[in-house]
Order: sequence, then C-alpha cells, then structure tokens
Amino acid sequence: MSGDSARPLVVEELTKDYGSVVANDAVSFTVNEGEVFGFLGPNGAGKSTTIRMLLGLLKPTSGTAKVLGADIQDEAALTDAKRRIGYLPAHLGFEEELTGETVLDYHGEMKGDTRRDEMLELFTPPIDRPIREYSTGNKRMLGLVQAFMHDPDLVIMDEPTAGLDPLKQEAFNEFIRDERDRGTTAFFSSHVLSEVRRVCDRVGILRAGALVELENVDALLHRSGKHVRVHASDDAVTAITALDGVVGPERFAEGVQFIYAGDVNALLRELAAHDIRDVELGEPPIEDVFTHYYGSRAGVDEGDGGEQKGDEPDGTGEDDV
Ligand SMILES: Nc1ncnc2c1ncn2[C@@H]1O[C@H](COP(=O)(O)OP(=O)(O)OP(=O)(O)O)[C@@H](O)[C@H]1O
Repeated sequence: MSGDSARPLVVEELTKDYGSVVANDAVSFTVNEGEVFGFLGPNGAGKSTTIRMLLGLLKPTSGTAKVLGADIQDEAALTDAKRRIGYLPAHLGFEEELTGETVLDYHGEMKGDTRRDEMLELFTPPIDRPIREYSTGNKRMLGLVQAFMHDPDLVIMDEPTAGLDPLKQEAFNEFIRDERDRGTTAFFSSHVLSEVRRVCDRVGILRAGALVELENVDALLHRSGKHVRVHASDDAVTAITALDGVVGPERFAEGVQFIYAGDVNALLRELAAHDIRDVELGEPPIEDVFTHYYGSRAGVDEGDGGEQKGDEPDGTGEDDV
C-alpha cells in the first residue's frame, strides 16, 4: 500500500456542527484495503453522522474525507466511486409498497447483481412480499443483500446487525470474515463490543463526537476488563470487592456485580475462598468501558438516545446510494 491515496477510506479532521450539537469533532482515521474496521460508540456518539458524510448525504462543517480515492465534496467523483461501494444505512427507507425483489431488480440495474443469488442464500428476506409486511430483521437482510450484491470493493454499514436474530448475526459475522479473505474492505458502526470483537481487525471509538481511541481489538478487550456478577454472602461480597481492579461495584439482593480489570487469578482465588452461590463472567457493556477508561459517562449520558433526526436541507432524505 503506497500512502493514503491508495487507502479505501481516509478521514481527516471531519467535523459536523448541527448548531446545538457538535456531532463530529475533527474525526480522523484511515481504513486499509481488505481491513474490517469497527466504528464503536454509544447511542448519540456521532457514528451515523460520520457515515452519512462519507456517503455524501450530509455536508461536513469542515474537514475532508476520501472514499475509494474520491473526495466526498466532489459530487461527480463520489458518484463514480459509489458504483464500487455498498451501503447499509441504519434507517432503511425502502418504498413500502414495493416487493423486495423489485428493490433488488432496481438496484441491480443501477449497480450490478453478480452476487444476488449467493447473498439470498445467506440472508433470506421474503423477496416476493411487499416491504410493508417485513419485520425489522427482514428489512435489514434485504439491506445486506442490496449492499453486497454488486460485489463492492468497500462496504459501509451503519449498525448492520440491529434487529437480526442471533443466528443471522452469527451468519453476518462469518460472512464478513469470508469477505475480508476475499479482499473486501468493510467499515461498520456498532455499539456492541462483542460484535466488533468477533469480526474487526481494528476499532475506532467515538466519544461525544471525537475519536478517542484506536487500537487493536484484543488490546481493547484486555483493557476493558470483565463484567462479574456474584451471588454470595455479605462477608464474601466485602472481601471480593476489596480486590484491586474492582470497578463500580453495585449491590443487589443476593450479591454484587462489578467490572473487574485486575489479575484474573486473584479474583478466582478470592472466589474459591468463599461459599459462592453463583457467578457469571462476561463482557462489559460498552457504557462501562467508557466509564472505566474515560472517567465519566460522557458520550453516553450526553447523547440523546440516538433517535432519528430530521434530515438537514442538504441531506437527500433517502439513504440510498
Ligand atoms: N439532524 C440533526 N440535527 C441536530 N442534531 C443532530 C442531527 N442528527 C444527529 N444529531 C445529534 O448529533 C449527535 C450524534 O448523532 P448520531 O445519530 O450521529 O449518533 P450515533 O452514534 O449514530 O447514534 P446511534 O447509535 O443512536 O445511532 C447526537 O447528539 C444527535 O442528537
């Protein structure tokens, strides 16, 4: 790879000021060819705003970005590049009266459909039915088929597994891993740490509009600690929560839960020294990663819950590409 111009995604100081909210504050990152990049952040952190700017659907306040070499402010170049880009928006604005098949036919005519049948074996929306009858998961699957059916070089997805059942989520993870092996570059947003862990080579974390962390996923998880929930007596709870590495213990009737970022052996030894009724060890929710590493829930509490906003006058309304 020879410098930034050859990279599928180059984002430099991208800023979006909605007036009352700075949704993106000088966001910079690059995504390499064949890489799966997870764009992580809680609701309202600014992920959709970045993504919509990358697709030319929102105008940046300042900063630049290039997708497949095309400047996002150069309409002609971006339109050309989009032929080789797949896009799955967070809010799927399909025409409700059309069948899934009609939507795919239309998309195929515009961009090509070399992989449509293959995609429909993996993701199975009822394409002969009108979209108004679709569940959220069916719409998401139709969106995934559409995003990949023209065999794009770069795929940009906003919360691609929202609404999918666990089996389809796993199918998605496996598919993305295979795509990476084929050399497709994927960039997708998520607020689910476990999702990015399974498939991403690298992650960027948005907090209150700024990209605050870029590191490999193993390092992130290592630093994020474990979520621990223990059912035990008060004495045991007192001893366990006195361990180094216990963060934010919360009592409940039968015990305590906390994030543990200390030595796992020390935790196991302490647990073994007591009569423990039950214990669960798992991944921390992303909000706790933020609380732990950034000292506040900024970017979580400051967000407004991420409800869909009206489009700006410069937005195109529909998030089609
Ligand atoms: N059109 C708009 N006008 C004003 N503020 C907006 C607009 N769109 C988004 N915002 C604000 O910008 C911030 C970032 O929103 P954005 O939708 O980009 O976040 P997100 O990370 O994608 O959230 P979610 O995970 O909930 O989809 C939020 O505070 C949101 O309220």
